[in-house]
Amino acid sequence: MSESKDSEPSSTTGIPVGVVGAGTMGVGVAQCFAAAGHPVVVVDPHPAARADGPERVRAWTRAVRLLRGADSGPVEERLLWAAEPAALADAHFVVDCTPERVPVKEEAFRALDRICPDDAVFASCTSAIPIGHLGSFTGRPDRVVGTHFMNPAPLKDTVEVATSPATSEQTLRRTLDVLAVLGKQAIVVGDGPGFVSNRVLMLTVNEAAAVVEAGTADAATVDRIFQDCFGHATGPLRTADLIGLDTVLDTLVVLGRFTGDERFRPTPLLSRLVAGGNVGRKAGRGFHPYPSNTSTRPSRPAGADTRV
Ligand SMILES: NC(=O)c1ccc[n+]([C@@H]2O[C@H](COP(=O)([O-])OP(=O)(O)OC[C@H]3O[C@@H](n4cnc5c(N)ncnc54)[C@H](O)[C@@H]3O)[C@@H](O)[C@H]2O)c1
Repeated sequence: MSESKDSEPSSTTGIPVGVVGAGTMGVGVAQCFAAAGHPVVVVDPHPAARADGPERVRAWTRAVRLLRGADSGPVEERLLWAAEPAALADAHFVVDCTPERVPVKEEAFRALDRICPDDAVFASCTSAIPIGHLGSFTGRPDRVVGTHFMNPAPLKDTVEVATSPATSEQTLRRTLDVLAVLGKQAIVVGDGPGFVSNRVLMLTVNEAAAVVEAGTADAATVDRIFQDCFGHATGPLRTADLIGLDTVLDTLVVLGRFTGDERFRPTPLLSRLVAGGNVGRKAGRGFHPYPSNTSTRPSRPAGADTRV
């Protein structure tokens, strides 16, 4: 890792934070920062995402209070919702939660580099895009780091932190300090497509879908094997439904692109489910049905389907 010589803010507590993308992860990550006392600007160009955002943050705050007994004060008052990245001009720590599409993230990082203060750190929630690749679209690759929050971010205490060879020690230190303020512990890994978690998990999900497609077992049985035999909490296909099958599909495409490995070619069943709008829990149906968990908000606006 290279060492940056610029001066650093003396404290990470309460620094203005930006979150780019108000989807499944962005809302959860924004709630984590606001609950820890940070003023947060959340940027999403899509009006539906901004309209739903405050209620989804409230729901997470209620869930955290109920499950953990934590009272985080006026969480919603610390959040500002914006359509344009220009609103991030004062953000000193920004978390990218845009879709897992390479061109979308490249453009987002270019914009952040133009807009944010020189000392700002750019952290990406990307599931699979190498951090070095994202850093190369900025003039500050030493200040770009991976913060792969887990879903749902307000209830998951561990973050996979990925550093590229260009990420400075100071950036890593600041990132670990910020995560500590959120009450998150970090597991630090090197760079590479999918890092550790998704390089392994996505192959498992893809193979689990192939097993269903082949008729060897249905989705419930596949998950039960993982739950009852291996002690997994939910199994690979319920995990995929929680992530969002659109995001799983995008992540497989990214992994295929950056590894060149045919094993990441999405199973046709997965592609069919996404094409049919059955993208998992957020749509009320994926590999499994979620009748009481339906959402009318599409996971992603129509027309945003620019695959890598
Ligand atoms: N879903 C998961 O379980 C999970 C877990 C860990 C990491 N991730 C990663 O987090 C990132 C976000 O995933 P998600 O599941 O929240 O996706 P999502 O599709 O639910 O949300 C993406 C949001 O980004 C917005 N968006 C689109 N283009 C944008 C732009 N140019 N600028 C700002 N916002 C824009 C969309 O309107 C949408 O609200 C991805 O990189 C994904 O791989 C997802």
